[in-house]
Amino acid sequence: MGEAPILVHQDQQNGASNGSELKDGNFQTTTTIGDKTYVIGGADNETLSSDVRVFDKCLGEWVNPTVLGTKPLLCEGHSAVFLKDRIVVLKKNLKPDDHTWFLEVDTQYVRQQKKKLGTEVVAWSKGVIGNVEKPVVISGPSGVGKGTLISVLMKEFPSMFGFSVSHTTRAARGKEKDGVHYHFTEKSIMEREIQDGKFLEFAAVHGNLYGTSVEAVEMVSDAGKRCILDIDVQGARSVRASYLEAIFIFICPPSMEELEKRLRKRGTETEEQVLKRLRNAQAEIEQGKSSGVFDFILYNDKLDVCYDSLKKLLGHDGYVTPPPNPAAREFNLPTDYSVTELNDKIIIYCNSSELDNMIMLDVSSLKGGAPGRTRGLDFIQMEQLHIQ
Ligand SMILES: Nc1nc2c(ncn2[C@@H]2O[C@H](COP(=O)(O)OP(=O)(O)O)[C@@H](O)[C@H]2O)c(=O)[nH]1
Ligand SMILES: Nc1ncnc2c1ncn2[C@@H]1O[C@H](COP(=O)(O)OP(=O)(O)O)[C@@H](O)[C@H]1O
Repeated sequence: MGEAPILVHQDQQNGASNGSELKDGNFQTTTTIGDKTYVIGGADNETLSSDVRVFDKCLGEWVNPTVLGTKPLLCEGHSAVFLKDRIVVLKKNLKPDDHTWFLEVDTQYVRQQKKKLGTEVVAWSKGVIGNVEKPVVISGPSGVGKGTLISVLMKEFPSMFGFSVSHTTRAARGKEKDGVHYHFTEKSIMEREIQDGKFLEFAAVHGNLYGTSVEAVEMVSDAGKRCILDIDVQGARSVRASYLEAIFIFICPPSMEELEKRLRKRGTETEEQVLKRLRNAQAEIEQGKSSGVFDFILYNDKLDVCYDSLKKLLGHDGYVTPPPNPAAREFNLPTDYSVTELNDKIIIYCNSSELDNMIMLDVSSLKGGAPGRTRGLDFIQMEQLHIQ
């Protein structure tokens, strides 16, 4: 305890103005930001782990922070560069979709979590090249037709849209499959995962717990699809307040009588559950119309009319653009390189003779972030820059 991290000195030896390099035989980097030094990886294991230790100069001691978010898998070494509120970690990894990671140290999310948990907090997110279309949040009272509209949309555009599979503590209905319609889970397990920061949002609805895991949304986006979330009004409000930029649509029934008719005709709930859902519906509709959370309100009277309006909103009423090619979101890094930061750009110098060039990583348009993915990365081969 109390010993200053040795690699600060080694950075200076490397001549790195910002960031730190892998030293032979030492699989950790250090980055000093103000009074804190972040040590990523560990000297005792021969690979990059997601281990992070912080040396607090003011306290004069090492702190083990709470580490949140999507953690990187092990790799053989990495470089680290500090941007204004996060550290970019470039793994020495030949996998084209797995080399860029972000360790957030002072972003809004990290500051919120520090306040909530009362500890030092850092949060990982995986860097992804390019962007995906904004996710779509669909809310509305039980029985209004959300599930029906979503399944028609996914059937018509299977390669464009993907469903965010929520977690719930309610029992599965007859035809519902675990992992497809919901992740059916136990309350104690879900509560622990919520504590661990694995959920983007959660809410108690009709007496059960429901929630969207960060992973549920990111898996759809990683597949290059636009994510659809079917969540209640409280959940929509939480997503609105989160880092996730989405489109919010509220579905209204033509009347309460029609809503009751649909709910009863569906026949999936007991009488008691139907009455509870109808009691909650009135408040949900009022909130949906007045909360300022929703960008659009659609009335689901005639299903085909409502579906056409939904498609129009999502820009799919005419020609359908093909989904982005997943290969366009991947980029190979050389095996041997060094890095430095310059005005929102990270310059990657290739050391190997067969790749005598530089790569520029543009981080000026980052979107999202911990605890999921940081999107909007752009890698540019410097040879291309000369031509332009
Ligand atoms: N906040 C939140 N609400 C959810 C989630 N998943 C489902 N819901 C909402 O929970 C409510 C009940 O869903 P469900 O039990 O499937 O019944 P249904 O709406 O009658 O089909 C609906 O309003 C859903 O939109 C979630 O992950 N988070
Ligand atoms: N526009 C509509 N007109 C008549 N019935 C509808 C319409 N939309 C949906 N339904 C029916 O209403 C019931 C409830 O729809 P569902 O999609 O399960 O609602 P939610 O997911 O909002 O709870 C289902 O039996 C469905 O077939």
